[in-house]
Amino acid sequence: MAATNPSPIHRRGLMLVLSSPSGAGKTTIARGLLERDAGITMSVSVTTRQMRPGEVEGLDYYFIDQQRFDRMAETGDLLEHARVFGNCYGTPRVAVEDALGAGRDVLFAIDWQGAQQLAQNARDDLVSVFVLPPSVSELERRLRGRGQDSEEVIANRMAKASNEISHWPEYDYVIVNSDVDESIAAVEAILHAERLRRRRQIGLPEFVRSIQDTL
Ligand SMILES: Nc1nc2c(ncn2[C@@H]2O[C@H](COP(=O)(O)OP(=O)(O)O)[C@@H](O)[C@H]2O)c(=O)[nH]1
Ligand SMILES: Nc1ncnc2c1ncn2[C@@H]1O[C@H](COP(=O)(O)OP(=O)(O)O)[C@@H](O)[C@H]1O
Repeated sequence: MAATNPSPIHRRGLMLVLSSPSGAGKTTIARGLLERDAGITMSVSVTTRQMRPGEVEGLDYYFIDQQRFDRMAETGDLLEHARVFGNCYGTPRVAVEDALGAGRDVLFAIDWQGAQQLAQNARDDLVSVFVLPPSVSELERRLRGRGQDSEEVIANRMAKASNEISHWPEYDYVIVNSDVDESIAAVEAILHAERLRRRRQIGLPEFVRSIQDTL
């Protein structure tokens, strides 16, 4: 069989952000997408919040103390950071830059403040998806069903849901997470389409010219 030429078109990596009120399902959708798509890497955030039962250091978060967090923020080691539900969260810069530099896409499950900061610095590389719950009662059921937070924590998250949801118009895409498989498929479709954006295809003008030159 004849060897095929390597594609002359390369792709610029993109940053795919998922935001939602707590419990709507962004972590579940992110995990599903990571299983199905080998080209995307999860950005693992640092946080000062306590580890939940079942969470894994370095997989769900890097759990760090306030002093270390403040130092990372001061020295520019965080691409964005914010205070959410009384704790600090941030995106380590190096891991994201390394992944993008290696031609990979990066997935973020962060809040609206983080999405705004990424948009300020790299709007062209950002694709943002807001995940809504199908109803308020289902949101509460999911928060409770996760079985990892106290009543006080759940009440606090429900109280903050309205504020998080108010940012939905700032996002490129909005999905209602009713059926989890459908939601994962929807985000997968967004990712596939966004990869084909003209500006992300490096070498496209040269490729088209080479075709035109031989016509
Ligand atoms: N800005 C920002 N928000 C984050 C980051 N990591 C997590 N968050 C947000 O912090 C909030 C609380 O996250 P978490 O404590 O894991 O609770 P969960 O969303 O209910 O699973 C969620 O809205 C996350 O999207 C981050 O690195 N930066
Ligand atoms: N479409 C869905 N239908 C039913 N349960 C869901 C769905 N999506 C997520 N869940 C469940 O809801 C809970 C909260 O989901 P999670 O992904 O942790 O939310 P978030 O990361 O937005 O806080 C988890 O127990 C998860 O299994």
